[in-house]
Amino acid sequence: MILSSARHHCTTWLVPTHRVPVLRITRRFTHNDNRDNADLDDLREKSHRQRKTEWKRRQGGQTFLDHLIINVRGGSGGNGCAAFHREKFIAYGPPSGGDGGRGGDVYILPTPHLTTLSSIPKRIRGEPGGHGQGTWQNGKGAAPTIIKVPLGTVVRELKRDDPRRAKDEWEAEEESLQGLDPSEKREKMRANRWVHYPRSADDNVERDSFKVAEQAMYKLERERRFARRTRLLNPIHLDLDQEEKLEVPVDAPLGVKRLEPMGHLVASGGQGGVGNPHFVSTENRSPKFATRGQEGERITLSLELKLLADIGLVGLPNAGKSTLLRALTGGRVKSEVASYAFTTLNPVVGVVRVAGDGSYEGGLQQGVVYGETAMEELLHPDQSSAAAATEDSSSSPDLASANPHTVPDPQSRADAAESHRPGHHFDIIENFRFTIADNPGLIEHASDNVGLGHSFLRAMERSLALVYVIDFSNSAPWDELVVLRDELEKYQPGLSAKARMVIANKADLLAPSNDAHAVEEAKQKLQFLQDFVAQHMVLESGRQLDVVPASAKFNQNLQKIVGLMTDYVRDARAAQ
Ligand SMILES: Nc1nc2c(ncn2[C@@H]2O[C@H](COP(=O)(O)OP(=O)(O)OP(=O)(O)O)[C@@H](O)[C@H]2O)c(=O)[nH]1
Ligand SMILES: [Mg+2]
Repeated sequence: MILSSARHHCTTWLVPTHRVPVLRITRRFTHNDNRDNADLDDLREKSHRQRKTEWKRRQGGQTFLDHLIINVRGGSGGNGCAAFHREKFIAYGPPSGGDGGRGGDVYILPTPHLTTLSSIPKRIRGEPGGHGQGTWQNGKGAAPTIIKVPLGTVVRELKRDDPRRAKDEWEAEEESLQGLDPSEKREKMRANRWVHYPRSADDNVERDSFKVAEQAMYKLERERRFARRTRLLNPIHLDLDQEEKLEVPVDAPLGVKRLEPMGHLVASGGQGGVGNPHFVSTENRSPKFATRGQEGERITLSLELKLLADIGLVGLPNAGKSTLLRALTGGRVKSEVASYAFTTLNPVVGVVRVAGDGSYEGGLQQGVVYGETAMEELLHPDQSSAAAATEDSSSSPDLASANPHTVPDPQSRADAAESHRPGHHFDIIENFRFTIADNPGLIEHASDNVGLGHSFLRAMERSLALVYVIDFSNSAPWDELVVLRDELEKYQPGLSAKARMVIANKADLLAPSNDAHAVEEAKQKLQFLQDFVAQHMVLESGRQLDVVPASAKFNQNLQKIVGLMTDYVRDARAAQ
């Protein structure tokens, strides 16, 4: 901090009070301390994450970086040049000032290599064109600037009445002229538009030919301004969910270069100024003035990233959405799992890979338990964060008895599990894949920015299907469904019509296989849930939601879920 002040030639080294480094006073633990070191680390990690969660909740979910406002300016054109040709034996050569180059245009291009908007600068300026020079040398046109944004970004130009919009080029000039008297204004505007041959400025402005040229320039400017205003009636609105490819035609001659796609033009660069030869007339054979380059267009764009996941998981905090995502993807996705609310702060997308026989990648390893991530990292620091504890499968509760939907494991799946050790290449047997998004928890009144708000649902708008995840071990899990449906509707009327399935998660907690009474109770609870869904959650189209009990943690009955999800995605893709 002090160094940076010094770099800015600050004579007194002042350190802003809010930047004074805070010394962390941590309690030292001795060997006598009865706490285990591992527990301690766990505690520290948890408290750090919980502080982060609290901070995020205080922001009302406003920090989720899927929305960005950027100011874009096209590059300004290069100035024209006022010069006269000089040559041996030609004392007074003709006007020879070159024109300025065109300012660089700014394009926006979707790319699959980006997943976040965070790398995009908030102010983007196109490159300026080169100035014209003597001996008829024109300035160089500037190269275009390409803003790369992730696939799935929606670009909107902010309207004129939007307070977040930056001033356009004319408004900026008007502001700079405020408070000046008319003659000062005229002079400043002239200085912004004209280049004069040395020591001839005063003489130029008196000449009729200059006055005519100035009138013509203001007329053109008014036309440009009118055209710009008319364009604002149709502000830019781009939905960039397709990658752009410029295919070279098959019959193109050899040596034709493969052109890179540029994307969509959002702000054009200014025209270059013109050199003094353009002002030659019968009255004035040696004009001593040229024009400056025009400024590039200035616009304010709002970028909004909609994640393109085929399936979106919607549930209250702690329902087990993140655990489910990890289980379905075989632990490849690093979505945080912990036992407190709002563990997941931003949507996380994972890919579910399905083989020809319906088995999925996460289901190949038997007896895997997807516990809490911080604990797993402590227990298996050498493994990746996707590490999952493997337990004896007989100790994990068996859902089959309580579950009418259980699909018996096909023999082929067991074979696949044997023939493909962890770390195998699923690619050999994969024949279908879809993406699934784990969302932060949604709670009642999320629409009033309670909890993490519901701005993250923007990412779900274009999912092919939504899936409710509820904690089946709660006393009245059906109430959760009503809350979730209402919040979806409050966010966007009609969004809940995308729901296809209810996953009654944590079913393992109610039906330990050795307790017949508990199994019977679980069956009744499941029946009640199914009846409730059939009566109260019917969609307008008359479609019923599927209800599937499962245990994400113990990887049980997920085969059925993957099968149904595959059907939804296949149907929806076919209907598109
Ligand atoms: N017994 C049991 N526990 C589960 C199951 N699924 C998740 N859990 C536990 O429930 C707690 C919450 O799980 P998460 O996956 O973080 O829940 P979440 O819905 O992502 O929660 P938020 O991110 O806070 O919205 C963790 O302690 C999990 O270990 C399950 O099927 N059975
Ligand atoms: Mg989560």
